[in-house]
Amino acid sequence: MKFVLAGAGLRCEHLNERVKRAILEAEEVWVDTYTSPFPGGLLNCVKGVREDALEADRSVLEGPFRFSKSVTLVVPGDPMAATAHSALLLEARRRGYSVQIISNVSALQAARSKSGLSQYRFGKVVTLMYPKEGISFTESVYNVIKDNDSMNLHTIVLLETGYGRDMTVPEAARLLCEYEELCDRRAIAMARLCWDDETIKVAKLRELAESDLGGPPHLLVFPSPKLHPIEEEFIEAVLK
Ligand SMILES: C[S@@+](CC[C@H](N)C(=O)[O-])C[C@H]1O[C@@H](n2cnc3c(N)ncnc32)[C@H](O)[C@@H]1O
Repeated sequence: MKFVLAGAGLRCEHLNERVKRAILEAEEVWVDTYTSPFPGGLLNCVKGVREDALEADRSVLEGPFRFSKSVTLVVPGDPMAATAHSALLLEARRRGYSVQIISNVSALQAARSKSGLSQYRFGKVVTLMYPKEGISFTESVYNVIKDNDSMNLHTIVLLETGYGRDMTVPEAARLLCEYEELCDRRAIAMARLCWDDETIKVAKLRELAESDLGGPPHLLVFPSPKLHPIEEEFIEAVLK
């Protein structure tokens, strides 16, 4: 039996021939509608290839293993860019499945690419979560940015998504502005990368807190403290 994790990329047109074949050949097809938003909905996109595709929400992705047939699980972006999928793949392997990963473009890769920053100089990635029960998660993001800064590496900050509660850049900027030093810092705001209405804006975090970048998904890139002249020129000439 086969367990295929297939990356859908960031829009329906990214569904390549290999992914389509894996969708058509599986006994059962599941579609991850939880880990990242997709233009027009990933379920609709996959149903265009196979009508009986099933929705995999959080309970399917993170709950007890419920597959018993040859399965293709279609995931937004690249299937290994979110930890839930590696855990599923390992569990399938333990249960005797032969496993396959079909790579595709991820939001992380699109962000690295479209920032114009050197792809060799990105540090640890972090996700900003909404405060929960009065606990703020800004400190862990601040610490990752500072750690990356100390090695002169760029930082990607992903924003919490799921349950129709998708954090936007202005919301994130307001939370992170708790740190004056971050508030005065330049960041690259990226909204709906690779969608038809992709929006990229470079500004100080304080200005991004008041900006309107449209609907989610959004993320932020903090360029490292010292940029190469080509990186600086790209930001000024292309992104601004
Ligand atoms: C877990 S990550 C993405 C994982 C996905 N498997 C991938 O490879 O793209 C989800 C986060 O990425 C960001 N994101 C996803 N798609 C995006 C897009 N098209 N434009 C900007 N940010 C995006 C959002 O911050 C979202 O909360």
